[in-house]
Amino acid sequence: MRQYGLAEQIVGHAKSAETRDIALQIGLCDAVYTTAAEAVQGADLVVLCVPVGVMGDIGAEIGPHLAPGATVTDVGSVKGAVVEAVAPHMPGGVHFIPGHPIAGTEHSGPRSGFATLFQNRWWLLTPLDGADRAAVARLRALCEGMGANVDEMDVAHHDLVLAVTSHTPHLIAYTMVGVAEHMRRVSNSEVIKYSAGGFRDLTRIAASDPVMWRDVFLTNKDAVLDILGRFTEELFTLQRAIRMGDGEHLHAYFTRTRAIRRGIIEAGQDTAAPDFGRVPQGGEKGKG
Ligand SMILES: NC(=O)c1ccc[n+]([C@@H]2O[C@H](COP(=O)([O-])OP(=O)(O)OC[C@H]3O[C@@H](n4cnc5c(N)ncnc54)[C@H](O)[C@@H]3O)[C@@H](O)[C@H]2O)c1
Ligand SMILES: O=C(O)C(=O)C[C@]1(C(=O)O)C=C[C@@H](O)C=C1
Repeated sequence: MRQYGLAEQIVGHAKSAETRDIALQIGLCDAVYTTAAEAVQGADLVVLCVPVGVMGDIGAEIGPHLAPGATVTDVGSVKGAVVEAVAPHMPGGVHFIPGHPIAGTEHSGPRSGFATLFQNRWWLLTPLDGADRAAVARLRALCEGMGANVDEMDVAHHDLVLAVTSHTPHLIAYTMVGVAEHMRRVSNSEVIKYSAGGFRDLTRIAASDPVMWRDVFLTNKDAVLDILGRFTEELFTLQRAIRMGDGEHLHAYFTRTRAIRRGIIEAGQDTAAPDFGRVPQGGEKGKG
């Protein structure tokens, strides 16, 4: 926001003193506060950026301190659970508009943000019934001001779509890296040492923050279990084709999946790659 001149003053709260100090040092915030309640006082816009499982606690803390007419949004990866936990704490006259930028890396902490993160990435807003359209338009303009493409979506639909495109793929990555870890004990580290590109990509995903992802799976349980069930069925058909030597099935399947990848690239949605190789700065793993 600072880079694009979108806010007059940016203040922050984080629960650890170390995170607050870093946020000040690197110029993310003009001021930091030890409580969320103090940080939100007089703010036009409040952005909740905590793990999904604690959004409700923060909502309860800030509710009584929000300025009339303020907009509250969040960046949580799951929307249904956030709405359920936060909306009851929002006073009348405050615009609560849940959101989710589909952009991120496996890194956490205040040093992991960078101003181009949202360029040409989707930012989904899930306004609730009766949302104030002028407030939604202001939030949309803010996201677009950081280079994002904004779409609006129903909360439940968001959670199903993200279960397919983000949550279940993360679970698969975690599982495959877990399998390799187990095999390592059998094969004297060779599995890790000789890991090829595909596995290396999975290890990047599987290095994502454990608290964030624990909360995603606990709060988007139904959609993830639905997609996981479908995944398992597909896996069994492929397993059977391999056992039966059914090359035709495998070839036809992989031809279809290749077309999906090409479709994503043609649609200009393969924009995350440039930052994947970026070297994290010191202290990046430190959590607030
Ligand atoms: N990392 C990504 O790729 C990504 C992308 C899109 C959305 N998100 C969502 O953004 C949110 C934040 O993720 P992040 O990657 O910025 O994580 P982060 O670890 O960088 O920041 C999380 C912050 O939450 C604070 N926090 C944790 N527990 C808390 C508690 N009990 N009370 C008060 N504060 C607490 C931490 O101190 C930290 O400052 C999550 O809801 C996540 O689902 C993440
Ligand atoms: O590239 C990554 O590191 C990510 O996993 C980012 C990613 C995603 O799955 O696309 C992860 C979770 C968020 O909710 C949004 C973005």
